[in-house]
Amino acid sequence: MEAKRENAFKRLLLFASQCRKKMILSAIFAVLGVGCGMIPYFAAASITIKIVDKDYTFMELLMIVLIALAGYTGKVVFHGISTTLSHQSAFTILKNIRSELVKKLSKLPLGDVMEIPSGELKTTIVDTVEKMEQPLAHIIPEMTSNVLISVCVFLYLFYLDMRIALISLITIPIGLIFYKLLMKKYVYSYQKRVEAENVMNATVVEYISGIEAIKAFNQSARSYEKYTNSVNHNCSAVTSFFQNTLFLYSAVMYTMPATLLFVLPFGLYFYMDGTLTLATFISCLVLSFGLVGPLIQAMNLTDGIASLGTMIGQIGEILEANELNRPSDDKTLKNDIIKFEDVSFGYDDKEILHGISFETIPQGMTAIVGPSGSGKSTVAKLMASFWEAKSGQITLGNVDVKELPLSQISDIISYVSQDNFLFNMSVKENIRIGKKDATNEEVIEAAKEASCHDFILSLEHGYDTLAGEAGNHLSGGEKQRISIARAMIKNSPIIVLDEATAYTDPENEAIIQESISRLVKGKSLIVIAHRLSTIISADNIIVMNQGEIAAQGTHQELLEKCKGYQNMWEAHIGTRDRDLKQGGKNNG
Ligand SMILES: Nc1ncnc2c1ncn2[C@@H]1O[C@H](COP(=O)(O)OP(=O)(O)OP(=O)(O)O)[C@@H](O)[C@H]1O
Repeated sequence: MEAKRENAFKRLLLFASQCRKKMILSAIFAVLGVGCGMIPYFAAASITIKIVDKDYTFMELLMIVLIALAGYTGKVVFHGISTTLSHQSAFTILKNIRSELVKKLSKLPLGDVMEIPSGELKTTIVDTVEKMEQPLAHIIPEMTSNVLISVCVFLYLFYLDMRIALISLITIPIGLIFYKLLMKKYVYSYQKRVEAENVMNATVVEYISGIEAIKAFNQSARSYEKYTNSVNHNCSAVTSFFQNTLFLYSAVMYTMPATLLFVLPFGLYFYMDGTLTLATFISCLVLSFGLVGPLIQAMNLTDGIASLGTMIGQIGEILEANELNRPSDDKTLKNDIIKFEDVSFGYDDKEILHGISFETIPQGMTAIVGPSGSGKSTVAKLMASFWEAKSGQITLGNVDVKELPLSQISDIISYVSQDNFLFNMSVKENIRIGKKDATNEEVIEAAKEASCHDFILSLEHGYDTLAGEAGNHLSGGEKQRISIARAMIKNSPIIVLDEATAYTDPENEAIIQESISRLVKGKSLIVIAHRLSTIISADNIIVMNQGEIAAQGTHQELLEKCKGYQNMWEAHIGTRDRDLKQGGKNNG
């Protein structure tokens, strides 16, 4: 975690260096602003001295007041310019971080990305990055100016009276001790607070995504335990953050500005013993305010720096995650065969696939069947390089997939899963995802081939209907056909269909089967199906059981030699007959 945070911090500095000019300008204007901001203090001190010494004319005093006013105006103007520049730099840095995060996500194993709850990703990319803006925009100009202003005031105090200058510093080390203690608790508590917030956000997103199931099972927000727990946990994390830091924060704020506590009695003493003039004494009192105010503001910024550390840590978790180490140049492939050689794989420590070996049939159909949880989808995901094998080798066209760029694999293999995600853009654009530069005619052609042209035309705005809108009244089968149209237009030589027909009714299934048969003409198809009737014509059927290959062969061969397959077939026939009888009764 520490190393990741450090590396992420280095990256942040790199992003910041891209806005170096603006940041330097911002610091220069901040210093000018501070310089101007000092003028009213010096003017007040100078007026005091003149009045006490009875050495002034009205015009002289008016002049000093005007200079003070000009100083104040200069402070506001320069501070404004400085802040504008620093905010511009901060937003540029945020833009760079966000692009880097999204770029990074595309380089991570897809499976790893899918493992991160979407709420957590949204929080990191949107909220956490956004929260960095304030500290980033304020640290450089305000830190520079506030520290500088304190140093200048101190030097002037020192020039007026060395003893008072040193006395005015007494509260600072005491305040710093409290501050150090505060920071220790702050970093830890803030981290816990952010973690709790992330869990809550992830749960809220999950709750909203699963609202259908929650309503169907009559769960309200209060009875949905995970949601309630995360909200409560977030509340107690925020409360304990304030409990842990409030006392020390108050102690800092109480001690730091209390310079008068020492300056006043000591100043009075020096005045009374005649070693300090009244004019200098009053000037010192005025200036001591100018010393601590900016220091407190600088302290408030370090609180931002502490939270920045936590945020950088969070971003570092993504930016420093292990990428799929793939080359960038395409390789020449000998054929369209995907070959597993003694491949083992597990998601965590638990092994799911145990040394499996098989190869797909080029320009033919390879089916993978087996009981639920036997590892069929895992095989499909390994084929599409969502994950990498833990041991053994997966080759595509005789080349180890680890030697192939992900973009080449993605060009060659179309993965159609059971989650037919439609983006909230037009149906046309959703299909065009398969081929960025496809013309409208090509989109329509693909839609016709995938048997979705007619229902798309029946939508309110046809191909221009927003899928978010349309998704609400599209059936699962229709969505599936749109994703088949995507694969159609992509036109890649290998198609992996992961349970694409698992949840459709017989009528829809027939249409989808027709679309699929058009999709796969002359291509290599790997299909993972629950309905054995859809794969009886497969050139090779691989039967999986508990992460191993129990048998493989054609439908007929397996019926003769594989008990497990026979059982699955009988169960399938039984279900089908029951469905047909049921259908017949209902129709009758
Ligand atoms: N992302 C994941 N993280 C951890 N374990 C997983 C993950 N995905 C699947 N598994 C586990 O791996 C095993 C194989 O799952 P897989 O989805 O490959 O089986 P399957 O044969 O396709 O099942 P089904 O037919 O029910 O979809 C299961 O025990 C499952 O719980």
